[in-house]
Amino acid sequence: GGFVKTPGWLDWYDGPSQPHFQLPPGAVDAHCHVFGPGERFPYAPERKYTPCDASKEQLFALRDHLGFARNVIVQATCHGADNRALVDACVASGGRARGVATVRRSVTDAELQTLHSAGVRGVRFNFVKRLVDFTPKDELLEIAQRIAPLGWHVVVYFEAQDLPELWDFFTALPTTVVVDHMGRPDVRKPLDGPEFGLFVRLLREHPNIWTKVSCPERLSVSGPPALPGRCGPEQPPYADVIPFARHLVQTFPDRVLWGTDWPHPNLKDHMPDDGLLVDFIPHIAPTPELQRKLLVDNPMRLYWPEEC
Ligand SMILES: O=C(O)/C=C(\C=C(/O)C(=O)O)C(=O)O
Repeated sequence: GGFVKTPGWLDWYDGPSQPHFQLPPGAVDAHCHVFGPGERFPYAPERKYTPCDASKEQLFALRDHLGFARNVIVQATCHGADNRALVDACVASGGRARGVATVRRSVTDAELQTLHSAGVRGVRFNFVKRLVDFTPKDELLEIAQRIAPLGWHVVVYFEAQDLPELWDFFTALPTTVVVDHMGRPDVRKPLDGPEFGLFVRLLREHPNIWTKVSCPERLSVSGPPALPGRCGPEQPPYADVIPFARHLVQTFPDRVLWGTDWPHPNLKDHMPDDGLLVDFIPHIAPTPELQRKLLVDNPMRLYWPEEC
């Protein structure tokens, strides 16, 4: 107990607006977290930040408010390889939440089976240097080989400038690989430039690699609309991110996922209104078919294949 949130980190947006965009039935928020409560699910000693507590009840209330049917809850580095909060939320969801856990090479087969029974369907490898100190690739490859027989996949989070160095590791993984937040492109660089071009080449050359087209608030330089709630065709939110996300949705329509990233850890400048983030979706998935693939078909195929 007694965890104090990292000074300057913002709490999530209180009272998110009702989205204008009507989510399709069965929509999945495929990237979100639960944090703590710290006295029950302590934060990891090796963490680089301490978040505010963010409960499963608050996550499920947001799910219902926005109009999602299901969640994919992703382990964040503040909980390290202690997946208890994630497991608790997945079990409490009654089958409406799946999980992506963090494990170490010491994880036992019995522990993996327990995670699977709770609804875990993947592991997360984080390469963002401000979040983790070291990423022993031999350990991560060993973990990927151990979880492949479970039918799990690997979620990876990295920064665009590190893709060249990580390329061989990602393309050697024996599972489906899902990239968080488009590999964090620098949206000041051209859409058809070499940096984003390398990321597009990664997906074009490797059909087992998917991407989340989420977190415009982390990537945008133009930022949210000047006035809260003033958001429409004339002033889309996070306009500079739209071309990058839309290109990925239109080029790889069967390999994209979307998530709120609630409760948005490590944001200091502004905190997005989750209703506004949902209104971002039609700008990057402009047809009902693309919206259904992004929000329903793709996440269901990956996380609830037994229902497809
Ligand atoms: O929540 C996100 O996906 C983004 C962040 C944090 C983490 O992923 C994490 O701590 O595991 C971030 O960019 O700070």
